[in-house]
Amino acid sequence: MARSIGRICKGFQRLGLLSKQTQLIPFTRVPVGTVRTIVTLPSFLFPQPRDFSLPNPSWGSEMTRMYEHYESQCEMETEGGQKGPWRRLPSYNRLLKYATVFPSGGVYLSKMIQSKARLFTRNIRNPGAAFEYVLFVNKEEQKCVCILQAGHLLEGPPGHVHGGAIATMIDTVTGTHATFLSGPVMTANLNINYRRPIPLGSTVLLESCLEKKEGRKTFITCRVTSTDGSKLHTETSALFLSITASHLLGG
Ligand SMILES: CCCCCCCCCC(=O)SCCNC(=O)CCNC(=O)[C@H](O)C(C)(C)COP(=O)(O)OP(=O)(O)OC[C@H]1O[C@@H](n2cnc3c(N)ncnc32)[C@H](O)[C@@H]1OP(=O)(O)O
Repeated sequence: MARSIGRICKGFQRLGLLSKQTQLIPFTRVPVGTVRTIVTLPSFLFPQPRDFSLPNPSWGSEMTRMYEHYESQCEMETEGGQKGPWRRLPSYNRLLKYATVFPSGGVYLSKMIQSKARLFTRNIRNPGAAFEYVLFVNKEEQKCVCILQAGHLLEGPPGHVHGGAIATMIDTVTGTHATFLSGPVMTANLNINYRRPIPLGSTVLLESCLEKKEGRKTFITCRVTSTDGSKLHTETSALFLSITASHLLGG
């Protein structure tokens, strides 16, 4: 079980949501008094997974412009020469590639299902067809911004984005933000008000803000707007509950 928990932590680390030192130490099995030998293997044996939050040719001019705006914020330094508060979060399609056990109604997933599991928002191969998005977090302001370009496979009402697809993105952004703020969490409640439809193919902003933290509860609000902020598409309040590894492992 310790190995499984370690692998789950590695999944979070890949997303930049947990620091390497603090979270893996309890699961590392190095006998006291031993010296660890590090063998360097050729990097082609361990190809880097694709980071889906980097620009690709399907991105339109507005998506690219907004990306460059926030990316330049990430590169800015404070007056004291320190790194600024903005950071881009990488995004992969296999969060739990390394988990060997995971509960599904109390039944452990088979190896076959594990090998096929993909993050819902990153599972369509054709770039630009569905969810094109990138998240940036601001540590100081405790907020998170997502730039979303909604592709043609997300249609609900004619020419506009499906409400479930919008909810999916809100859950993804607020869930990632809550994980960034509080560690592993699960969505307990999402309360969404749809104010104005989102045209298919358009680029919008999702802005997620910490409202408050109370014990295991993290309360987040999220607004979806046009990129210039003039049109409000949806407003959401969300509740996330912190969970332990035993919750994930069906304990
Ligand atoms: C790294 C991320 C990258 C990907 C991002 C994607 C993010 C996607 C996130 C998700 O979609 S998670 C999947 C959808 N969510 C679920 O499937 C959760 C299903 N529900 C549960 O597993 C449990 O109900 C839950 C963990 C949320 C809570 O169960 P617990 O047993 O831990 O809590 P409990 O029921 O004891 O309640 C604890 C407190 O929370 C309160 N609470 C629980 N559920 C609530 C609720 N729904 N609304 C309001 N309050 C709630 C409850 O009243 C209580 O308050 P008090 O402590 O003040 O008494």
